[in-house]
Formats: sequence, C-alpha cells, structure tokens
Amino acid sequence: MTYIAGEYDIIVVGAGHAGCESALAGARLGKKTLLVTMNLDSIALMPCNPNIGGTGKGHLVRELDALGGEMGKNIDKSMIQCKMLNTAKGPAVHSLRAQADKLQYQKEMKQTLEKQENLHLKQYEVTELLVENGKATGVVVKTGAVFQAKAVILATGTYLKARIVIGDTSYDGGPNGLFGANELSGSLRELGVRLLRFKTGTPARVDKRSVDFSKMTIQEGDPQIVPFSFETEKIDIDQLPCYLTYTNEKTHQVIRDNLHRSPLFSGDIEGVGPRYCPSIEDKVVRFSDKPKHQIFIEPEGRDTYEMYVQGMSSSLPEEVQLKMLRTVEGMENVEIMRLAYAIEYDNIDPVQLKPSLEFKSVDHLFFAGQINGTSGYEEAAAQGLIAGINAVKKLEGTVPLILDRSQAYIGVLIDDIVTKGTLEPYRMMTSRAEYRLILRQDNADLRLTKIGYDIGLIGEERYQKFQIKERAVQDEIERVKKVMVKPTKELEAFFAGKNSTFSKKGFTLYELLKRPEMGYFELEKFDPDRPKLPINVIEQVEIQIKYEGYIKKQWSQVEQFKKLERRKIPENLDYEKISGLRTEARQKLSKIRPISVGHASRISGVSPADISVLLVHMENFRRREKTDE
Ligand SMILES: Cc1cc2nc3c(=O)[nH]c(=O)nc-3n(C[C@H](O)[C@H](O)[C@H](O)COP(=O)(O)OP(=O)(O)OC[C@H]3O[C@@H](n4cnc5c(N)ncnc54)[C@H](O)[C@@H]3O)c2cc1C
Ligand SMILES: NC(=O)c1ccc[n+]([C@@H]2O[C@H](COP(=O)([O-])OP(=O)(O)OC[C@H]3O[C@@H](n4cnc5c(N)ncnc54)[C@H](O)[C@@H]3O)[C@@H](O)[C@H]2O)c1
Repeated sequence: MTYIAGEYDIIVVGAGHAGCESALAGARLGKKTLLVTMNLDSIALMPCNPNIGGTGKGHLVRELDALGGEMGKNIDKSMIQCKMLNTAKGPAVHSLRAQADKLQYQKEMKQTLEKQENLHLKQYEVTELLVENGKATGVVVKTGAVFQAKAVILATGTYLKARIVIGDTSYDGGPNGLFGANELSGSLRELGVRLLRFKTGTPARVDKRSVDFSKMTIQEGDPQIVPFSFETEKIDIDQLPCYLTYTNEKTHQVIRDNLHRSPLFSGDIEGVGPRYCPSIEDKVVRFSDKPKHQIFIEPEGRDTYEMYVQGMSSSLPEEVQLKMLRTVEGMENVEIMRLAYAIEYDNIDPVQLKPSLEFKSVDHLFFAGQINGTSGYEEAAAQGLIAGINAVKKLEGTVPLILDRSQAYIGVLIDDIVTKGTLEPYRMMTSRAEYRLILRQDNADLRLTKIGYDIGLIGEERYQKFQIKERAVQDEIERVKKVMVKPTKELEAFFAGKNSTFSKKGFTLYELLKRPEMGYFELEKFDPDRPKLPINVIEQVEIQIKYEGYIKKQWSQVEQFKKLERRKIPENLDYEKISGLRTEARQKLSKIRPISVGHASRISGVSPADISVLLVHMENFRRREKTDE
C-alpha cells in the first residue's frame, strides 16, 4: 500500500562507500537526511579486496579526509596492515595502502552513521524515483511506502539488475550473496536516464589453514604507520602479514584449457569489465608472454581464517577454480571458502551529469559511486562526499563545489567521467592527473582543508591546528634559507661521503637541502639551532625545497590551464547558432554542456579550431551584451 512514510531534506539511496559519505556530509551540514539501503548489515561492505588506498586511490582518501570525509578515519580505526607504496619513486606517486579488518570497517562506519545527528538509517529496497516538474521529490520503496525529499542522491553501486556468473552457472543476485535491486533501473529508464551495463569480478577466499605459507614470501607492513586521516595522530597496532606467491605455467595451462567455459570469453557476459583490474583469465590471454603473475594472499580480518587471493579474480567454473589455485606454490592443498565470481550490473552513462554530480535533466537529483561507471571504494567515496555537499548547496541556493584538475584527484576523477564518459569501469591512477607533482598525497591537507572549513565540514579546532602546521612549514623554509653552513673540515668530509661537490665559500642550509643526496635529518649536526618540528612539517619542508623547480614549472602550467577554466560558458548557450563549429563539435558540446572553455577543450571530438570559434562567439556575445546595457 502507498502511504507517506516520512519527509526529509535529502534522501541517499545505498549505504556503500559513496552513500555513507553523502549521508554524513548532508547530515553534518545540518540537513535532515535519510540513508536507505537494502541491508543494514552490509553498510560500507567491501565485496572485493578489504583494502583501502593503493596507487592513486590513496590520494583520493587523503583528499576526502582534508575536505571532512569519513573514509580515512574509518580505515585508521580498522586497519590490520599498512604500507606506503612506491617509496622508491618520487613523492608524487607515493600512495598509502592499508589492509582492513573487513567486518570492523563496516562496524565502525555503521556506528558513525548511527551516532550522527540529523541522520536516519532505514532498511528498504528503493523501487522508484519520484520526479515532479523536472525535479526529484522522493522515492518509493518495495513495501509501497513513499519517502519525500527536496533532493535525492542515488548511490546504488553494483546492485541494479545485478547478475552473478560462475562458469556456466548464473543467477540474479547482488555481491557477496546479497539480493540485487531489480526494479529501480526500470524507473530510471522511464525518466529518460541512459543506462549502460558493466561487469566486475572478485577472486576466491581460501581457508588459511589449507595454505602453506612457508613456500611464500612474507610481506610485512611498514614499521611506522602513516595514518590516512590528517587528524589521526598515531596508529599503534600489531600488524598482520600478507604473503606473496606466483602463478606458473601449470596455472596458465589450466586456464587456457578451460577458456571456452569462461563466460567472459564464451560471450555469456555482455557487460564491460575494468581494464585495470583484469581477471586471471584476461591476464593469461592478454599477456600471454608472461610466465608468471603476482598473487598476494591477504587476511580478511583478525578473527577469521578467510584469506583473499589478490590477482586471481575469475569467473571460471567452480572445479576449474580449485584446480587452478592448487597449481600455485603454497596452495597445493588449498580449500576454497567463497568462490570467485563475476557480476554484471546497470550503471548510468556519466556524461548525463553536471560537474556537481547533479543529473542534467532532472533537478535536485544526484548520482555518486559505482553507479556512475567508476570502480573502487575510494572513487565511490570521493564522489559520495561531493554529491552530499552539492545536494546541500543546491538546497541552500549556493554555488556547487567543483574541484578542478589542478586542485585534486577528486577533480580529475569527476571531470574525466562527466566530460569523456567511460566505456569500462573507471579506476583512478596517478597517470590520469596532469599536475601530479602538485597533487601529492602528503599535501592534500594544504590543498583542501580550507575548502572543507569554508563548507563547514572541518571544525574550528582542526582548522587552527592545520594553520599552525601551514605556518610552521613556511617559517622553517624561510629559516633554512638564512642558516649559513660554514665550509669546515667536518662538512667537507660529509660531502665526500655523499659524493657531493664541495666549495670553500660555504652554503645556506637551503642550498644543501636542494641536493637530492642530502636529507634534513642528517644535516642536523650543521644546524645546531634548529627548532623541534613534527615529522609532517619536516616532510613538507623537504619536498617543497627539493622539488621547488619542478613544482614552480607545474604551477605555471596550472596558470595557463586556469585561464581557460575561468572563461565560463553561459548555461543556456545555443551551439546550433554558432556558425563555424563542426557538426561533431556542435553535437558533443550540446550533449555535454561544458561549464568553461577549458572544460569544452577536453571533450573528445572538439578540436582547437572549434575552441577558437567558440571563443570568438563568446567575445562577440559579450560585446553585444555590453552595448545593449
Ligand atoms: C565482486 C566485486 C568486486 C570488486 N572489486 C573491487 C576491488 O577489489 N577494489 C575496489 O576498489 N573495488 C572493487 N569493486 C568495486 C567496489 O565494490 C565498488 O566500487 C564500491 O563498493 C562502490 O561503492 P558504491 O558506494 O558506489 O556502491 P556499493 O558499495 O555497491 O553500495 C551500494 C549500496 O546501495 C544499496 N542499494 C543498491 N540498490 C538499492 C536500492 N534499490 N534500494 C536501496 N538500497 C540499494 C546496496 O545495498 C549497497 O549498500 C568490486 C565490486 C564487486 C561487487
Ligand atoms: N574495481 C573492480 O571492479 C575490481 C575488480 C577486480 C579486482 N579489483 C581489485 O583492485 C585492486 C587493484 O589491484 P592492484 O594489483 O593494482 O592492487 P593494489 O592497488 O591493491 O596494489 C598495487 C601494488 O601494491 C603492491 N601490493 C598490493 N598488495 C600488497 C600487499 N598485500 N603487500 C605488499 N604489497 C602489496 C603490489 O606491488 C601491487 O601491484 C586489487 O585489489 C583487485 O583485487 C577491483
């Protein structure tokens, strides 16, 4: 029966990684928010690898934290191992990665949601979206109850019309043995939402007691854990190890012999899978010259025997999975606890969204997370936060938060999907960002805390602490510029030990720090008056001094980029009336409706010549308006 069950400012559908951030942002910014989800026991579930961060993704989490999101804090509370990846490379690509206790991660997030003022949690399947006069007004759930709202955020992940495939077996169902949501897609289609069909997969979970770890290489966490959240001071835990092993020719033979039974190759799966998280059968086919592939065996939590087999995502039949796993060193007697599977689901074509994540043709309707064609917990959470903030801004009639490509990986992610769309699940990587040297994980707070504070998600106390850090970095850089290091015998010997060119005229400490071979700590003996500073301040001082030249160069590129970003295009510009635009450019511009000239220039099919035509048209338009005034 249909009845009005409640009225809210914002309704968020789906308590995955995107929905949790959206709902927390909405409630923390003072809006009465309803978070409705299919199963309250699967809040913030990690249906694949229970890990947060990794290359590019770690950057997203730190940015999210600087803006006032929750994911960083939640993984700090629930990690069982942590590593800074890529430390042999430059700081731009250092990425934090933590293995989570899967159940604890969920428990901590659920508790945070439950304790949040203004936030209401309810378990239902949403079957219909309500729209009146081109504006989202609420949702209908399976029982017929109607929940009304001023804005709706859809964050339904991989659940829409989800289908599970294991070899020749397939059935309707969501991830991890949960139900899929079969009705909402139809309602979206009726409202004119264009849907695509993607797929993803997960490896088997195996019983720890059936694995011979003595044949594998142990992978310990870092001795000093760097927290994800800029607010977490210290993490002191007993870390659990992971293990490294490899596939071999025998494994590959089992896969090749059974490829015809893999739905990915027999054509049984129509969805498009993530290029950058390929299944093992994909890897064996696409990289056929490789004799082996890395496999990480990772714990799913502290209190479980289940281990995750990273690198072996598959949709091969059950008995082939077992045969294939048992060819791997250390897994000769392995027992599977949960089978690997592939999952197909409906998602939207994200070019239907504005950069604020609002749907272009339905006001007050936002989309966030994997439903937008992305893949990954962190990508989902980042969008969730932005959608939550922008739903609030929409209700308050203020300008949306749109981070640009020089401000944050979050900006790169959203700009990419809403401008170019995606033909396969989109995963963040450092190579997607043009201004990598500026967008480091270590300076996410310096880039974004002020924005989080202005929005209202960063409190006064945290902001003051941040300002103290910011000032300390500047003061120390200024100080080392003034410290003169005399050319003593001791300094000369130190230089010789470093193979560094010595000069009798002496140096400033700043000049020494610029040299790649010299570190801040080892120069302490030549800097007797140095103040005692926190490690995160010293880290900034070193990076900013060592990479100053490159960073300056990147800032001048950013200036060029910003010039075009600042040239805003009127929302109602009629591209049909601009003569000189090529037909493809006219169609693409009308479809994407870019917000700035810079934005327009990134649309595939819009050439530099089209941009010149657009610029001339805008200039004429501006002059005409000025004359009319
Ligand atoms: C098998 C598998 C393997 C994956 N592998 C990885 C991986 O290893 N690493 C990685 O980073 N990402 C992986 N992903 C992707 C990752 O799970 C998602 O990117 C991420 O969880 C997306 O977050 P989300 O918030 O968008 O959606 P989800 O986490 O999927 O959450 C969606 C939420 O919406 C709810 N919901 C859906 N429909 C409705 C409805 N109609 N009414 C009410 N509630 C609804 C669900 O109950 C759920 O709580 C994998 C996903 C799957 C399923
Ligand atoms: N989003 C999806 O749809 C989807 C689908 C399938 C798989 N995935 C998952 O996405 C993730 C990305 O794969 P990835 O290989 O780039 O992994 P990653 O981003 O987790 O790690 C990157 C690199 O870090 C190192 N590393 C990883 N785990 C480690 C450990 N436990 N100990 C030490 N070093 C470790 C390795 O060098 C690895 O290649 C995987 O966890 C994979 O299962 C996602």
